[in-house]
Amino acid sequence: MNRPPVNSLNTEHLEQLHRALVRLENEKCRGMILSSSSPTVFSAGLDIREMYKPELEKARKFWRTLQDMWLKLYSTPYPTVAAIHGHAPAGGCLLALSCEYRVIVPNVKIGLNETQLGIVAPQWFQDCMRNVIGERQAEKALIAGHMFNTEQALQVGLVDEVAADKAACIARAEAFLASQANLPLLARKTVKLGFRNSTLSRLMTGREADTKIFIEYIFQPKVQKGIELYLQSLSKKSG
Ligand SMILES: CCCCCCCCCCCC/C=C/CC(=O)SCCNC(=O)CCNC(=O)[C@H](O)C(C)(C)COP(=O)(O)OP(=O)(O)OC[C@H]1O[C@@H](n2cnc3c(N)ncnc32)[C@H](O)[C@@H]1OP(=O)(O)O
Repeated sequence: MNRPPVNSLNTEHLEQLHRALVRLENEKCRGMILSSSSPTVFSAGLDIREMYKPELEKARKFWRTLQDMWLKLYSTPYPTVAAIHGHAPAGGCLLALSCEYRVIVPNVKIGLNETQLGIVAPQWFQDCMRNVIGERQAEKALIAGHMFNTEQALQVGLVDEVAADKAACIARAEAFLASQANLPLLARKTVKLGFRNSTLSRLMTGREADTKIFIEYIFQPKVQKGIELYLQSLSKKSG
């Protein structure tokens, strides 16, 4: 990902990611490392400006593009690793959770923090967390909107490994891909999709309903007010 300053996910960036995933699949890619050009941020999650006073059709397109990108990422036939050498809140955490393996560096925060922002992580975000860390830990983390530090993320199983720095993180991600290289492709892909099928189907069969929930939710005046205040707090911080 290379969308400075924080790889926030707007419609255009989501489309780029989706196109890249389609191309990798068409080219029979043998593995992907999802990483960031930023030295300190993996991805800041959804671009909050896409949800602030949006036009209805643009908001719908934004959400559908996010769904498209995620459905592709979660179901790739090739192995995927997230090299998390920077913070990964909310949608950034979703990207990492959607890969098959996660390597993180020290001093990083990762989690589905939506509750803390006064918004709600959609069901499929929640499902991804549950699939990785289990029901009990996911429920606790989601209710609190908890951001895990590196050590906590490793302890709870949110990530698989800690590496010292970005170079080591990429090297460990490559090692994971190498460990998968000799597995029969069809068998590997079939097992992966078997594990992920119920989560994928839940969104695929409920896409329109999910979009409707998103639209109705973000167009509420009190939610808009919350988004406005959050945007102000973010830009005050950097100003
Ligand atoms: C189960 C049933 C459910 C029913 C209801 C469901 C309904 C659906 C509801 C809606 C769902 C919404 C889902 C949302 C998921 C998301 O992903 S929301 C996004 C959450 N992201 C964050 O909270 C991260 C915010 N950012 C940060 O914490 C920090 O920026 C950082 C730690 C990532 C990086 O810090 P630092 O390096 O210090 O950079 P900053 O100075 O903070 O930021 C630089 C610059 O970027 C802007 N920015 C940061 N994050 C975002 C973002 N996410 N979107 C847009 N812009 C962002 C920030 O304002 C600064 O801009 P300026 O320089 O001031 O212009």
